[in-house]
Amino acid sequence: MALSHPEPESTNLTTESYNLQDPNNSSIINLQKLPHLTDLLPTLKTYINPLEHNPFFHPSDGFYITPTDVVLRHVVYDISGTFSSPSPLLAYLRAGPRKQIFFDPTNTRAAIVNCGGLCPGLNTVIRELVVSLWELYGLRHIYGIQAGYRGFYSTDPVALNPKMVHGWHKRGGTVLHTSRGGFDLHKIVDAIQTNGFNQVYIIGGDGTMRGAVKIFDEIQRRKLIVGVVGIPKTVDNDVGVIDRSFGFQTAVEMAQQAINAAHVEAESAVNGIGLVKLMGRSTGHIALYATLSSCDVDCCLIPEVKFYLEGKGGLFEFLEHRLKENGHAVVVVAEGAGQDMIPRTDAQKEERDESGNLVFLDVGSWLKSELKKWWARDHPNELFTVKYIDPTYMIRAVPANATDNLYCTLLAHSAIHGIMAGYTGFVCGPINGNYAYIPLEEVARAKNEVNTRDHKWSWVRSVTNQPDFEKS
Ligand SMILES: Nc1ncnc2c1ncn2[C@@H]1O[C@H](COP(=O)(O)OP(=O)(O)O)[C@@H](O)[C@H]1O
Ligand SMILES: O=P(O)(O)OC[C@H]1O[C@](O)(COP(=O)(O)O)[C@@H](O)[C@@H]1O
Ligand SMILES: [Mg+2]
Repeated sequence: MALSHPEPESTNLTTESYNLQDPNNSSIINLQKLPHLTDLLPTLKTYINPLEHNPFFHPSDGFYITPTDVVLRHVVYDISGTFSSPSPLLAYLRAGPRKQIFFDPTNTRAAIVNCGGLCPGLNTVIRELVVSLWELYGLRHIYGIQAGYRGFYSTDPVALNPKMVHGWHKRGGTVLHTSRGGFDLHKIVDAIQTNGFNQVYIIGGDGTMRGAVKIFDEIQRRKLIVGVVGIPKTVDNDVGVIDRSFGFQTAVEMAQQAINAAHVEAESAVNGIGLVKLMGRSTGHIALYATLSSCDVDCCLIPEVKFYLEGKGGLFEFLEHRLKENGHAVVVVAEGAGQDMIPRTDAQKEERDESGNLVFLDVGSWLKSELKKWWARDHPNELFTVKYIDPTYMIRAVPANATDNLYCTLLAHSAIHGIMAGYTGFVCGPINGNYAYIPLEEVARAKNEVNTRDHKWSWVRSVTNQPDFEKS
């Protein structure tokens, strides 16, 4: 199916409608439009993409991405017409190099910042941004902003070049340092102006993206010709729209070591329970995927599913059966699960980190103590052991695995190509396996929670056979 000429502007200002030339000519695609630097300056000078003359690239037909190359948001449809499919079809611009660019590399100054919690792959993204800006587009003014948003106004930017970032992709953490809080909009945009940055690469999670929207809006308000791109990072995988965030797969892999150890400890005890707490502030993706890939987990507790301890259908009843049946059990709990059940003082109820995120109490320690109390009360004369493993920082303070490293590299390339092409206020990321450009605001609003009505959650329950915790 080829795309026909655009229809008149849709009433929704952020999308542009296209008719698909199918036999009925009835399907409509709504393309999510992106802000572009020419919105502010229609006469902005253009340049031929330097890849055109790069000896390693031989741009052939289809090499450059055009404004009508799109990625569809959804790929699964019921074509019987029995159930309503999303209509019109939502599409995003496909990521990749454009023939025309809007930056003169000699006058371009790029800033790279990362914010929020650590995540495997941060250094890979930074390294690849530096190397590719330098090698592919010929930039010579590339700067790292240290320790998150506050670094824009509290420390000097660090000049980066390919030699300096050599080997960073093999290192966990972030060489640029990161932090939470310190978001001072005016100071940040003042610093962008003072340093003459005209490209800003912002790597971070949901909080960072909300900040990036404000930075982008302020840049627009000041009519600055500055491209802003968000590169989604979070080990929790809670960023919406995109398939997954980088570092997530590495974290799931690392979690296996903790689950295996918990399993061995539990199996080797009489009535042994191995309890593992995994990251996941408000979403249980790591716990879910780690459970599915392990096959040794008896119960997976996530923030999206409320659970309870006592009575029919509760956790204790389930574990009692499991211990009788197998002599041991493994429980995986996401850090954000069960928070409403943990007793806390008024001060603890209000406690937030520097970014405004609620500070959680340790659900693992609490659960361990509740399990022990329960067993001592109901089975005072029987042996019982709970071994609690908290691998929290171990699963994210590691270098990215090969899959995540490749993913980070492609993200960096996508971000650079998009910004060079004049797009701004966008995020790059894979949608159904294809890299796309998504409006920053949409990503900042969207949240990727575990869909407990999806097959994946049913699969977890069928693997663990755990209760659904629906009180009858
Ligand atoms: N609503 C917001 N507006 C502006 N800045 C924000 C907002 N939420 C978070 N931030 C800033 O974004 C940065 C990272 O946020 P945080 O929640 O710690 O991590 P993450 O981006 O990984 O979710 C911090 O500097 C924080 O101050
Ligand atoms: O690094 P901190 O401040 O201890 O915070 C821990 C939190 O960071 C995370 O690892 C990642 O969260 P962000 O992606 O929002 O930074 C969460 O899983 C966890 O709750
Ligand atoms: Mg976050």
